[in-house]
Amino acid sequence: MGPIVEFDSVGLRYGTGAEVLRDLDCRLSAGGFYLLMGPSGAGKTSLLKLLYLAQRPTRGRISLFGEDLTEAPREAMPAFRRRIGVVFQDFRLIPHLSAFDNVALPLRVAGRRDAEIEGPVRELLAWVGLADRASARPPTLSGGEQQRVAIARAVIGQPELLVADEPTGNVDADMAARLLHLFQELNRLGTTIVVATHDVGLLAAARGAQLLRLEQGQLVDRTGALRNPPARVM
Ligand SMILES: Nc1ncnc2c1ncn2[C@@H]1O[C@H](COP(=O)(O)OP(=O)(O)OP(=O)(O)O)[C@@H](O)[C@H]1O
Repeated sequence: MGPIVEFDSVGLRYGTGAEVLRDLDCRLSAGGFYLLMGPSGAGKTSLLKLLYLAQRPTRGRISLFGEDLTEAPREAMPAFRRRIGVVFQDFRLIPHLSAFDNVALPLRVAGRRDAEIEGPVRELLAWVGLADRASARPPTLSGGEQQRVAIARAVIGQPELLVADEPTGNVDADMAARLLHLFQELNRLGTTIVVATHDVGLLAAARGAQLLRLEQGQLVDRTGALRNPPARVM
């Protein structure tokens, strides 16, 4: 399959600061599973923000779904965003909505009827171990529970691209394995997945995933394992 994301000499700076991302050239294949790794501060969240369109690059060119974003008008952005599921590092759940309603939101926005929403939302909440917390509001949930609601909300609409920032940062190893399985199932159904993580357990378990390594704002290839598109994780 062709690329779903193309970065061409991409750079990003915040305000007048130094570039936090530099000379990014990479191509992510549609249907791929990518793990983005690198030390704290390397720029992983910033790279993900470019992918889910929360930031525009200050330099270079990004194409998404085969369309050059530098050419795309601002009005086109919401339509792009609807094709992307995002698990934010800080979850960003809607505090006054129940876990059920947070997860249901993308389906409601897509115009699905209540009868089509109930089953999938309950099933997904059960999968992430929250069947009995469906009516709880986010402020009453633990960090790990909120993270699982955020993941369920990001995957429920089967987006074309799923971008997840440290999605297993607040859960134990068993739950991390379960969440990885959920991402792999989604990937099997055709969603391209990009997960930023420090979790080496995830790296070991995500066989067939491809590794993107960021250091000090650049994609590096110290081991020679990274290619464009990057090599598979052994
Ligand atoms: N909104 C912002 N304004 C200014 N600088 C920022 C902003 N967001 C991030 N940075 C800077 O950009 C650099 C990369 O940060 P980023 O959050 O992308 O790294 P990261 O690899 O995701 O780190 P971590 O693993 O700790 O989450 C850091 O030096 C950070 O201070």
